[in-house]
Amino acid sequence: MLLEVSQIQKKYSPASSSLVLNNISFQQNEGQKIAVTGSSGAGKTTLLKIIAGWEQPDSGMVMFKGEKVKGPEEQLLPGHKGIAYLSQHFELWNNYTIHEILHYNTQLSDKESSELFQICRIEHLLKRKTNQLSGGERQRVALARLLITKPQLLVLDEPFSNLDYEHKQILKAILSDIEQYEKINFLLASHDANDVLPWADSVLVLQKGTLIQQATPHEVYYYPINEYTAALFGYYNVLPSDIVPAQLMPENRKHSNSCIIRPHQLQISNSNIPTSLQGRVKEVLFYGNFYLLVIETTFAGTVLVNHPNHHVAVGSHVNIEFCNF
Ligand SMILES: Nc1ncnc2c1ncn2[C@@H]1O[C@H](COP(=O)(O)OP(=O)(O)OP(=O)(O)O)[C@@H](O)[C@H]1O
Repeated sequence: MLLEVSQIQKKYSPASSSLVLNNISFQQNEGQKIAVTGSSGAGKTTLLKIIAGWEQPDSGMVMFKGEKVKGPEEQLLPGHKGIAYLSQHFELWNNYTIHEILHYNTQLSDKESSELFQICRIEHLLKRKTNQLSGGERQRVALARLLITKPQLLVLDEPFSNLDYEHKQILKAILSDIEQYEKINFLLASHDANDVLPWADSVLVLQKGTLIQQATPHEVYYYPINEYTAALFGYYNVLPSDIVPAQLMPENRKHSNSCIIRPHQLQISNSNIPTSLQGRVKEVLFYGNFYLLVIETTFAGTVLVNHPNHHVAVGSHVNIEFCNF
């Protein structure tokens, strides 16, 4: 077992009645990529900081490779040598060159360093000073700075949140290279479905400090535990269970009255034969590779349906059917 998080509780203000983290427990196996997601203020950063030893939990324990991760109140220098934490608000020393920053206290040989700098796409930046870098470059240097300590677990807090598309793709390629060459384990917090779903082996969903679902990306996307989780991963509909085909119902919620269905699981019927779901098209919204139809239905309120083209007129009456899966 790489990481074992047991019954973590945290509140920042002793007077406050609400917990920032409420009894969080989960485990991470060697090689498993875990993403922590949740809306703003759900407790992602606090959880990551506690795991990395940068924040003190009120109770509970973090074990890393069988050893307790001590909080800042239990040791002089915060952090754990096997765990590297890249904060959203990382800092780089001012007035030093990148070369100086990355060679201070390094545990790497020259060959290893040069490989790492290549992986992090920063070889061309070594002579510059920290104030001569873009945001994306600063982040890659901060990442390399963590990796020279040879951590076994890299904890990344919203690493993509301030990057444009191009720099996001660069960082994703870097993380994939690091995973292959350095054999590092990852724990990542993000509120963006596009960062979480294609990347993670397991997704932890936090809602107001409580871990409400831990499952594969496929499960959290298609079988979210509640509407909050559904909304984290994109548009959704809540439909009465009696009109939803059995194969689309989550196994453990067969008796529930409603079911979450994604817009691409529905389509407009080509035939005039009435289906169990009918309505009037209210809006046709362009999303690049598809159109989103907003349809006012008779029985299920507003229903969203993906459509490949705009050949559906606003105001027209349509029959909605479930796609074949
Ligand atoms: N140092 C602190 N002192 C007091 N309250 C704090 C502190 N840090 C965080 N909080 C509060 O704890 C809660 C959880 O914050 P946290 O930063 O862990 O959430 P988050 O899910 O990472 O949010 P975001 O996605 O916006 O970064 C929030 O209500 C926040 O206001």
